[in-house]
Amino acid sequence: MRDYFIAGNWKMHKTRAEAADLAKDLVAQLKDGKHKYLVAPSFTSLETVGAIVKGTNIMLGAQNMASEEQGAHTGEVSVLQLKDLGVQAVILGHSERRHIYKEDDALINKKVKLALQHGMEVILCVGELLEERESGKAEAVCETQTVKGLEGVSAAELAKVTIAYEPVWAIGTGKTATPEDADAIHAYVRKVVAKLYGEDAAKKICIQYGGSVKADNAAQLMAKENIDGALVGGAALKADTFVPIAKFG
Ligand SMILES: O=C[C@H](O)COP(=O)(O)O
Repeated sequence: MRDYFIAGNWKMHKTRAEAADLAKDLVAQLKDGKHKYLVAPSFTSLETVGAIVKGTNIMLGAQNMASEEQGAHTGEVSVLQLKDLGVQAVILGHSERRHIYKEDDALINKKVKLALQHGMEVILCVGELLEERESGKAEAVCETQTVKGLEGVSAAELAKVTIAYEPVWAIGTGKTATPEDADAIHAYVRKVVAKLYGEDAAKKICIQYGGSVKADNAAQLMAKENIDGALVGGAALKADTFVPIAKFG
């Protein structure tokens, strides 16, 4: 079996006590899991969850970080602060950051490079809006977000990057891209990576799918040649719904 990477993005949910309960359940239920795992709680729960997942097969991830290392940036959280909490990876360019908080490719690229310089893994999210898909622009949008997001990232650093394809219209809506449609975009993104870094790097890069992944569609999605894992939102909020996805196969 391929090396699959399954990540749970808890978004703006859970108090520390709730996050701790879920983290404990996941540690217990995934200890014999065969894949690579990550949970990304809110900043406020990173320390609590970090203490629970430390030394287990579940990585600690953050959902975002500042584009600057430190300084007068009220309300932001820096890479140094995340590392201090034991954070190993960061989700960047999530569509909620792009569309609600208007983060553009240049800002996201700055964050990607900073995280990599500090040895963190990065999950770089790309994905098109519904109107972009309907007007035939899905590939072009994902290409631009991938190329611009990775600008200045070295081949060595790329080994620490996962790309998550998340069609915006499928996030939290219950609508999933068909495995075929998702695989086609994944294949396209892989081609883009090949153009930038060569075939070998493209073969190796992990491309997750995200957007209403559930226990009943996870296996079909990940059976596809180019889908190497999942970035799960809603279904990651309970062990009952996340564990079956995480243990697929
Ligand atoms: O980061 C996760 C994605 O936004 C997917 O969220 P969802 O599984 O609730 O659709």
